[in-house]
Amino acid sequence: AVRDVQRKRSSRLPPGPPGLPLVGNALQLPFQFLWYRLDEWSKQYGSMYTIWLLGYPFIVLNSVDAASDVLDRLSAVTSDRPRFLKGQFFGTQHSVVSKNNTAEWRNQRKAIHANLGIRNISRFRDLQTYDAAHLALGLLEHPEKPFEEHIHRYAGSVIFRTLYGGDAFPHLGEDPSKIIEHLQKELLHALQPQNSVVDMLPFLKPIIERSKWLRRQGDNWYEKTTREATRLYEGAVPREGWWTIAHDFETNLKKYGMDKHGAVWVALTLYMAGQDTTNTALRVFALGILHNPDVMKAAEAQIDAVCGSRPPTLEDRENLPYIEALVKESVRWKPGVPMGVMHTASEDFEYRGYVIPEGTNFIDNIWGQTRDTAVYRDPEAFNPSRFLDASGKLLPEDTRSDLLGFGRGRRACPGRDYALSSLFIAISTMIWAFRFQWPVDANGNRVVCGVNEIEDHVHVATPRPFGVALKPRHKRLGKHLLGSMKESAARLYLATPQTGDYIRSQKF
Ligand code: HEM
Repeated sequence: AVRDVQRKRSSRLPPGPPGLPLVGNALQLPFQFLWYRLDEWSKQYGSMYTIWLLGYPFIVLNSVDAASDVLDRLSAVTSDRPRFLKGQFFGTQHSVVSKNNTAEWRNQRKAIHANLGIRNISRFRDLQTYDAAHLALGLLEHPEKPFEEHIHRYAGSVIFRTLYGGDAFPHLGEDPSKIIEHLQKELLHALQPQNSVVDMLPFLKPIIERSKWLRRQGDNWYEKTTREATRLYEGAVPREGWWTIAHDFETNLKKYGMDKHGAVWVALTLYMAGQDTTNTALRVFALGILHNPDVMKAAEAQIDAVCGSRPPTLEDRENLPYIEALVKESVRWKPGVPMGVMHTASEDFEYRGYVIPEGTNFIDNIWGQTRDTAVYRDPEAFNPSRFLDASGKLLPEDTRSDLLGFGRGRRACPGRDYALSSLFIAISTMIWAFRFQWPVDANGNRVVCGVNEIEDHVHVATPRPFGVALKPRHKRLGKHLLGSMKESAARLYLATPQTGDYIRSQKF
């Protein structure tokens, strides 16, 4: 306690809410929806303030300026990750998300970039277009299945096939992405601070390390997960001629400076990081247009003018700026990862007269930043036009604020451009295919989900499941969608002739 008081007194960190000796602010943090509390505190303590947890400082970055300065501009010294002890018992140090800014991490980022960088994602275009038409076909043919299940399958299928190959996830039956999602939820649940005694009371580490039964939970998870990830990786490489990411990693292990275990874990991490986030952004999109019919109509009008009676493709992207803006707004309005992923200082540095010591953690409060009125007028409104000029063209990208939902600096999401194209093609295809409406109950009343009905899924915040009534906007819609799937499959086939068997095995 004495050391704690001394540390705080001698600190030249930005001030923040007063806490108690030893525990600091720990008891003031809610178990859920922490991002709202952090945003509220910023009204009192400013856009950059410190909270203390058991003697450790966490700087909250709540405005676009502060986050951009600290995490983008000073990225060379703010790109490590915190070391959560319980996470290490679970083997999270094997994941690219948890590694510090080391040569190993940089190699893994290069390998990801070689596949998912903006110039390298074009090889997945036809796969994404195919899956988007497949999603719309599922929505048409299986209206009895909840909307959120359809988009969940799409988000899983598209990233799964990009990584490991295989057929599009079927509309019915068990959702194949549930296994990994289940493992991920188990991990996130175990690592919540309130479930992690060792992170709340780090002096327990030596006892816990020696206590086999306490470690067993982590070891079991790590073994189960590595087994499943290896099965997927090995299953992908020799079987499919399709140039999956797993195939690319395996072929280029040496070039990327990775070993097989590293590649297995990078692929798994891409799956875990990409599935639920894409799924959430699609839910946010649907919630946004259902509450804003004017936005839906503007989107329909642009798609109809450009595509007419054929489904959109990714080649249409530059002619559909309103849809591009709609995607950006879906990532901004209710950010799926509301507090980003924590960064940590790798050395001491000074900023705005404060002295920030090595080891300080930063909470990138994306939620607060997307409500920064210095940047976003009327931030609670779902308004894609904020990204357009008066003539409807996309404004030049403001790199500090346009896509801040994907994090910042050297750690910024490496799946960003791939995610944006998965979102673009799914959103444009659904808008082309259907008029979105609220369902009505037996009394003829609309069954509405409120804009603030968000659930806290530990790292991801998502609107609660809600019903959507979809009205087809084209005659013979199913035939058009099947046609689009056939075209994309044929293009995939031409682009990668060695994949003949795989493509021929696709069912239309
Ligand atoms: C709408 C979709 C997505 C959102 C909102 C999102 C958001 C984020 C955020 C906030 C971070 C933390 C960045 C930071 O530390 O500053 C992150 C990291 C990451 N994301 Fe995404 N992401 C999305 C989709 C994807 C996809 C599709 C992939 C892979 C295919 C992916 C892979 C990753 C990885 C590997 C990291 C860790 C990077 C590192 O620590 O070096 N994400 N993402």
